[in-house]
Amino acid sequence: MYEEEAVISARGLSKRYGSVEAVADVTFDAARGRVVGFLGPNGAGKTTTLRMLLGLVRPSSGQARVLGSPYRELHRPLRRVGVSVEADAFVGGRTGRNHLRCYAGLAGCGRRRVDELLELVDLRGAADRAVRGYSTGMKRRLSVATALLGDPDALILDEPANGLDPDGIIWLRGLLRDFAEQGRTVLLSSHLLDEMQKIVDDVLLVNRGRVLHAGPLDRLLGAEACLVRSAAGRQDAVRGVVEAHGHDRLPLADGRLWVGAPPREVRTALEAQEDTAGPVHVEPCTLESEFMRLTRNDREEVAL
Ligand SMILES: Nc1ncnc2c1ncn2[C@@H]1O[C@H](COP(=O)(O)OP(=O)(O)OP(=O)(O)O)[C@@H](O)[C@H]1O
Repeated sequence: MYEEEAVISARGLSKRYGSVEAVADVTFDAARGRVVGFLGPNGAGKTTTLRMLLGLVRPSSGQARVLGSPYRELHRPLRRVGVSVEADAFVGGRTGRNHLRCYAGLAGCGRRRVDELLELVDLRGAADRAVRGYSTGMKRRLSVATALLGDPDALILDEPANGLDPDGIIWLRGLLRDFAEQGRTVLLSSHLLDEMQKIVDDVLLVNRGRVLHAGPLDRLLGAEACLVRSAAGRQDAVRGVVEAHGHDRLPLADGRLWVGAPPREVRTALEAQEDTAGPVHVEPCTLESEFMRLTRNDREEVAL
């Protein structure tokens, strides 16, 4: 991430609720033209951080800036930053179209823009129904449409993919990629790691309020490491071979072994010991495996 191009940034951002350190010293930049995935286990501090970025929660210390200013100081904020943080919070009796028209007034745009967005998020057919009758996925689409109303330079979205069906997820991926390719910026939180691996350029990974990784996805996945899947009952033997080669290692919850060495090297070592280790499948690391490894490492003192 490039500080000089930062569109959304935090410096030493912290929030304490009594004895709970919800967010602790979070520093990152989301640059122009990037999709940044904000990831972390439940209770890691993502929503609190997003709320501080939007001026909805006062930080205990540190600073949050959007397009160079605190969010609350932005002139016509809906035209600068599109926001979806409480995607289910609608006035239930209002229709989708009327909901967008209300926000269009605030964003300073007209009815034509509302129609354009209803089309874009595929809600034209349901536009005149009350939002209380919308499915979860339809509410997400309406929330994304609301965020896009002012044609903003940046989007801040809290779990926008939740409740979307597979077609909806593919649609969201295309929409966010196009948005970033126009030189704009997206910061989105999600627990859908496979999907995030397809969408994001950068990863901000937090656990217990602290940053574990802030930077390109490529850098997170490009480390000299791999995953080893072995036959049932052979895990200890595989671990023994890896240990004998002096590589860092960590068992993941799904039975695979993370190994801190290049795949080819690990495959050669294990194939040479096939009598003991059995057949193995050596795979590249994924966002999910790095998430499991880094958050587990952070949670427990695991001896590598
Ligand atoms: N208003 C509050 N009062 C007290 N504690 C809070 C408050 N808001 C958040 N917390 C605590 O701060 C921590 C971080 O919560 P937060 O909602 O930011 O996590 P999250 O990463 O968004 O989690 P999830 O993935 O479950 O949505 C949690 O321990 C939570 O209980």
